[in-house]
Order: sequence, then structure tokens, then C-alpha cells
Amino acid sequence: MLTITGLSHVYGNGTRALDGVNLTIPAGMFGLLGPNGAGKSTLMRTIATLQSPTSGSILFDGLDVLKEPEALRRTLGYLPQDFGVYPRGSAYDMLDHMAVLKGIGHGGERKQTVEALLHKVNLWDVRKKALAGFSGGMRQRFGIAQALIGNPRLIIVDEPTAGLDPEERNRFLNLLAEIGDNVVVILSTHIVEDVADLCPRMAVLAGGRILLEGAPLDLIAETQGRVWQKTIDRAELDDHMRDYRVISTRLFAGRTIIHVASDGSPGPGFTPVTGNLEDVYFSTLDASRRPVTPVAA
Ligand SMILES: Nc1ncnc2c1ncn2[C@@H]1O[C@H](COP(=O)(O)OP(=O)(O)OP(=O)(O)O)[C@@H](O)[C@H]1O
Repeated sequence: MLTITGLSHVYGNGTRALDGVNLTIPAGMFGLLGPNGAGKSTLMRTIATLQSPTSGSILFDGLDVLKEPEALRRTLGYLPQDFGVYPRGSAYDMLDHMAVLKGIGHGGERKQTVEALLHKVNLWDVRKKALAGFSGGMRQRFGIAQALIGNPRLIIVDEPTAGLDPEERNRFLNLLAEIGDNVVVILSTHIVEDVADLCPRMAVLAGGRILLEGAPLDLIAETQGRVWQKTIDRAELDDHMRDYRVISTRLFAGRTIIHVASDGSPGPGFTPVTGNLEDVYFSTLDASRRPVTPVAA
């Protein structure tokens, strides 16, 4: 279990990227959802001990991560957002090299590890090809292979599916789903479906703060009776945006379908809909952006 308490980070230029983050992350797949600039990468890099926070603490199964970063690194698998160096070396050689860096020195054991991982991520047939020639999906599958070296107990994947086509995204998510239940896996993403597809627990991070935490199914159940739908013409959109708490819009057959957050019927033409995780996410972001109404004295 990973326990984060009062974690804050202020960059040198004054940007407060994390602002008192408290999170308890059990074993299994945990989705950390947030818009661009929310602080996700800052949080992931801090947990991965690549940068030190301004204040706060992180414990992983009793280990004080900030005091003993080396010990954490031995049990960490990390796929950073910008895993972007694609040298001319082959997939096999690079993975072998990374296994050496991870301390798997013994030749036979390393060979077995590297071969098993290449099979697992379905890159065995292209193991002799240069990483530089890999597609985005192949690179991300290589990225997960290197993260799995040495059977880590904490795995962090930062925005792994951005830019993948649907088939590769599926392949990648299936790989994540195969990681054992006893491992803490943190999936940081701005893509709601990634979390909906995989994660029994999740949190929403925005503006460096945790806005929401829980099980997606419970959070969806809580939207019952609070999400309303209406189909309108495009020309009516601006008025609706002004008059209602519109949490999402999408086009269907040339018309616009809006979802509105409201505790009762917002008005004529609206029908109640069963919320989904997108509604949970966007209504949470919407609520956090609304000015706080002062309580009358
Ligand atoms: N090295 C840095 N120096 C100054 N500010 C930074 C630095 N890195 C990130 N920030 C700022 O901190 C905030 C959080 O950034 P961060 O990259 O952690 O968010 P994110 O949720 O990962 O966003 P994205 O999905 O766009 O990467 C942003 O306002 C960003 O501009």
C-alpha cells in the first residue's frame, strides 16, 4: 500500500504543482485522472524519487520513500510520460542493457527475463529491430517491458495511451490488466476510458489537489438523478452553456447532445440519464472551477 500525506511541490518559478495531496493507494490498478497541468507528472516523478517534494511524506509498505529512495527504486517499475530516447540499438539489446542497470547481472537469469518480457509484450518477432523504427504502440509496449524488469511491486505509468490508435491502446491496456493483483499500479492519464476500463479505484487531481477519490462504480452511482441530457441545435449551444452547468457536449448525427449537472430537472426538454465516468469527471472539474458562494452571515 502506498500512503501519501500532505504532499506539496512548488517549482522554482513559484508554480504550486502539488498542494497538500493525501492519497492511500492499495494494491491493484489505481487511476489518477486529471487535465493537462493538473500535477500528475509531478506527482508520478515524486513517487518515483526523481524529484523531491517541498513538503509531505510518502510511505510504501512501511518504507519511507523520501528517506530511502534507493530502496524504493529497487522495487519500482516506471514508464515516464516522455520515455522518448529511441536509440539505434535493437529492442533485445536495450532491454538486456536495462536489465543490467536494474541489477540482474547473472547471464542466464537475465536472458530468461529479457526473453520472457519480449514474449509478454508481443515484441519477440521484432526483437532484433532498432527501437528507432518502432511505432508509437510498439514503443509503449517496450516501455512496459522495461518497467516490468525485476518484478517490481510498485509500477507507475504516466499517460501511456496518449497518441495510440484504438487497437494499440487496447493491446496496451490488456498488458496492464495482466499485471498481478499484489502489485500497486498507478495509471496517470487524462483519458477517462482508460480508468473506466481498468481501475477499481481512482482519484481526480486538478490544480495540484485531489478533488475526488473512490471506486468508479460508487462514484457513478452517486450521479444518479444528477445528470440530465438534451439534444439541441448547434446554434443553441452558447445559450445553454450560459444558462446551465453543461458538463459535456458531443455531436450525434449533426446535432449536439449536452449533459448537464443538476440536482433537479434543469428545465424543459431535459431527460435524466444514467451517468458514466465522464460525467463524474467533468462534473467534478466543473464544480471545482465554480466560484464558492459565500455563506450568508
Ligand atoms: N520544471 C518545472 N518548472 C516549473 N513549472 C513546472 C515544471 N514542471 C511542471 N511545471 C508546472 O507544474 C504544473 C503541473 O505540471 P505537471 O506536468 O505535473 O502536470 P500534468 O498533470 O502531468 O500535465 P500534462 O498532462 O500536461 O503533463 C503545470 O502548471 C506545469 O506548467
